Amino acid sequence: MLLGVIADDFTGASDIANTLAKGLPGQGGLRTTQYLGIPDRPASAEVEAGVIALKSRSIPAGEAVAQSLAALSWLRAQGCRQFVFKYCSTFDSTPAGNIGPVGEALAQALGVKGVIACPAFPTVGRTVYRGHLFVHDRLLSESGLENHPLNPMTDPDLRRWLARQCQTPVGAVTWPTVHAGSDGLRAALIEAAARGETLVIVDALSDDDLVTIGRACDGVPLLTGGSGIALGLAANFLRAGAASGGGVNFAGIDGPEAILAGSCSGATRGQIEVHAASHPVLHVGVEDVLAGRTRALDVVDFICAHPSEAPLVYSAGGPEEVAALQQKHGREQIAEAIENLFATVARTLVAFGIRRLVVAGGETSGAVVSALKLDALTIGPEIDPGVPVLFTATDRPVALALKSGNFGAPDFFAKALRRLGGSA
Ligand SMILES: Nc1ncnc2c1ncn2[C@@H]1O[C@H](COP(=O)(O)OP(=O)(O)OP(=O)(O)O)[C@@H](O)[C@H]1O
Ligand SMILES: O=C(O)[C@@H](O)C(=O)CO
Repeated sequence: MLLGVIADDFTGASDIANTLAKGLPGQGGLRTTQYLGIPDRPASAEVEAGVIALKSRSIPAGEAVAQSLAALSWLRAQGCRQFVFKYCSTFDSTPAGNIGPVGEALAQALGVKGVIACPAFPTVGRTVYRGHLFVHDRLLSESGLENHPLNPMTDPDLRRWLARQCQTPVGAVTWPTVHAGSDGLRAALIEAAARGETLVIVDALSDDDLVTIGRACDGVPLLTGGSGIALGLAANFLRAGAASGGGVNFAGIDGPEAILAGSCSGATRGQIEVHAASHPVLHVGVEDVLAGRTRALDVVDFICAHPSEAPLVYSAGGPEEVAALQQKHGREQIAEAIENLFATVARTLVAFGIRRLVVAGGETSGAVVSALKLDALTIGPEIDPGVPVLFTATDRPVALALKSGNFGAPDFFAKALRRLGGSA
């Protein structure tokens, strides 16, 4: 294994796995596997990039650090030469962590400073300029992310936000330096390291900037960021002759299907609305779940009544409703109840023969995929930017799409099921 990624959630892991498997246009990517948690056995020899999906974005910082260091050890033992800490392109975190604590701990373990921190993903509208994160043409804090149910993003200044999470100074490299090319960027990172800055927010506005970052980081032990920072990394290994550039064959998986959406993002709610216009949908109410009035078997019954009609189950409410429910019942209590519901539903559905499963929301995907006890998934073709087909190569294969809350076109759900079935 050449490159090891530690991702703080499951959809984020498939996002960066997609980037690495795809590589740059016309060049090919790395043979990539996504591991669901830290594997308890060595990787198979053909894997070039291994992405460990943790569910460490919203847990206490100390636990996130411990899990990330354990993931680093496993990846080191597989021979990786370079490591990426993947977090959300909207920098999802609270003032208590976990991006700063995990980034600093990994840097310390690898003995490095002047480490890139860049969540930019221009294809889906995330850019960083003068240390500020934009989502399309809005600042992060006015993009809807300020209403996130677990980590409201109320400050777009990443230097300030990250500094609240860090023990050591946070640096910044602005766009003119990035735009001037990889040599200048590399020099700026070396200077940041000399000043004792562990994590350095780096501006990026376009894929060209991300390719420059990739080139500047050829041979660098650690990068941190969204999937965009991986854009130029496969090319470094291909140029050096260390990687094959081989693709993956995916013929599609047939069988009953289901869609589970625990994400409350604006994009997911729009996709639910589009889907509901022509498919069966079931809304599960938070208070019904908490009171035991809606149980996993009720949801399973609904899906089993529509096995080939792309049935969708969702829990989302609008921002005011989510805030009121959280005020009344507690953010964690709701998240746990809804995640447990979806996890039990998914486990039961797969036991009953569901073969194609689309999940919306990083935390929700983590809960679902952990319940399915799949240890590794191969990365197939891209469905929409940041969301690939994932599949198991067992005798009862399952194909999955794990959609980050904010990703995907309005018709994502129906399209994803088609792609999991092997159609265009
Ligand atoms: N109606 C609701 N009210 C409050 N919380 C909810 C509701 N529905 C779901 N949740 C919880 O909100 C959280 C949504 O997080 P999740 O990561 O799944 O989606 P997301 O944040 O939109 O996606 P991503 O992390 O990929 O951007 C989950 O913990 C989920 O259980
Ligand atoms: O970077 C992103 O936006 C996604 O991969 C993600 O991490 C959302 O959970």
